[in-house]
Amino acid sequence: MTFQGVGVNPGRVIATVKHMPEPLAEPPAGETLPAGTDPAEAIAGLKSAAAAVHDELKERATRAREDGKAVLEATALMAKDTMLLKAAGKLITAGTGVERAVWEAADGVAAQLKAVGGYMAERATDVLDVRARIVAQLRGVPAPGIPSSDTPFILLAEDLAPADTATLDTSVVLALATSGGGPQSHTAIIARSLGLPAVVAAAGIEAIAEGSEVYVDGAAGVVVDAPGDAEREAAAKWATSAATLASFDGTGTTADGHLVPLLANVGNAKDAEAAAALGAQGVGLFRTEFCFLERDTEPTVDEQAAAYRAVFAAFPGRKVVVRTLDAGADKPLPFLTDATEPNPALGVRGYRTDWTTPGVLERQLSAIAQATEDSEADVWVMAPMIATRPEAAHFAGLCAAAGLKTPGVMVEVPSVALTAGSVLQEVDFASLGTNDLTQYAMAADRMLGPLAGLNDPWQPAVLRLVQLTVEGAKAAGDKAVGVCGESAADPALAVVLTGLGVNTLSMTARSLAAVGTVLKSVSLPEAQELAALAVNAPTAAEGREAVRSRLPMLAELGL
Ligand SMILES: C=C(OP(=O)(O)O)C(=O)O
Ligand SMILES: [Mg+2]
Repeated sequence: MTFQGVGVNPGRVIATVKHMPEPLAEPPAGETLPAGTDPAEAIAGLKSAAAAVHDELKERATRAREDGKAVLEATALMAKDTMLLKAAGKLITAGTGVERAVWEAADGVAAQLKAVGGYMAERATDVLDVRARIVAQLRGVPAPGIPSSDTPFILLAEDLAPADTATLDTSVVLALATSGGGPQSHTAIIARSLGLPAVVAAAGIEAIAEGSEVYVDGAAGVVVDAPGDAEREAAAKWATSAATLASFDGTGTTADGHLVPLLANVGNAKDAEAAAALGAQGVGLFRTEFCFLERDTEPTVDEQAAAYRAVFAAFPGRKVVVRTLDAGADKPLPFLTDATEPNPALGVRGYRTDWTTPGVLERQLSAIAQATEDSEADVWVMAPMIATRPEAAHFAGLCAAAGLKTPGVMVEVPSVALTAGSVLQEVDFASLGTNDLTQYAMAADRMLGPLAGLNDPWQPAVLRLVQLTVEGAKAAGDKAVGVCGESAADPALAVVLTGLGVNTLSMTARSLAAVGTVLKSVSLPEAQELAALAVNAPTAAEGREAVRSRLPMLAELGL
């Protein structure tokens, strides 16, 4: 049986599946020990569940790779933590149910660790992880989080939480398929950055039996239960194309020598170093939120400058485009955004937070300027969610006041694409954020699986907005236009964007080789012809198919 979803990262893999266990429900507040239960016996039951969790983690640590080993050993120790078990024991003796007791005790321990701060504060997450494992053990259900396994498997889930994706080990998880989520969701973005073949919005996959063999095609967006010869052949071919991609030299160009620098999207210094190692010609989108996330106060200018400097250091002599803070909607920040807004995607987000919390943006620009001073990178700065010309002018003014030379705007709101000729007179460049541009042009929340068909950058309306931006940029004095949305990572769409006249393409570093290899297989006039086909197509699907069928390199690479 074939399940159709949306492919978000190419790759063809066959393996057995494991389902993501259901998240563990919190034991009800006020839960008491069942009448007639001996508290001492209940405590003994808790201790043996904790010991089983300890032994399992310890055993997994003996088989884990170096970095995972230490984490598992530390978590295993938590399961034996006397503070946790004593506190839970006290609650049980006072009549609280066993599951509830360990739940509340862990809350207390986690709060104490957080209060100590530093290394100890980081252990608070381990306590909560261990608590969930102990409760799962008591209930006789699988432990929450990514299933552990000695053998590689394909992970099926409804969707993944950011914490799950952070612990995803790509040496064991070979591919990912979700029944929910959209192509612009954070699960999709993370799958791409890990280089993991992935399909999202594949309705019905929850019915696939645990342990059965499936085929995942992350380009076509299909999951096939009980694969046959055709799927086996396709999976084998994919394995050989990886070698061709490995030989890509890093220079973005068409076959006739039209240069289109291939840049990387990064979120921190580690990403930047990895991108440089994969041959990125610079950074087209430096998402600065990492420095602000999981904090309830604003980082100081010096803290920010140090973090930015570390990213710039990976690209001496190269362009690095910094995006100022994009808080709100899918990236809430407690000290900047209002969580009670009825429509956060249409709310105070991105550049607009400067209206409600003035000062944060100016301090961030000072930090960027400070980091630029002692760096060799060519630093450009752009604001997210700009909608009008006066906003662009205001942002350019703030950049000038901070001593930053190259201000730009992201084109994420259709109004800017429609008036690009005017807006771009105020700044030096534009960068198309096609993830948001698509959600706003199509009025389709990028996080929603059922709207994935609308939320597709191949939509002719979105491509028309790209074309209008390029035309406006020319009229405003040949301003540079890049693309930094996920669309640039789709090799066929990257050809179309090049044909539309975009100057640079920025993507997750893992996609550089595929995009560069396919781009090199066409001349600029061919790319322009393909662009016309896509813009004038009656539907996104027909445009995609028409373009893909004229790019034989895609099939050759199994993309
Ligand atoms: C690059 C973009 O920004 P983000 O995905 O961070 O919203 C975009 O919207 O295309
Ligand atoms: Mg965006």
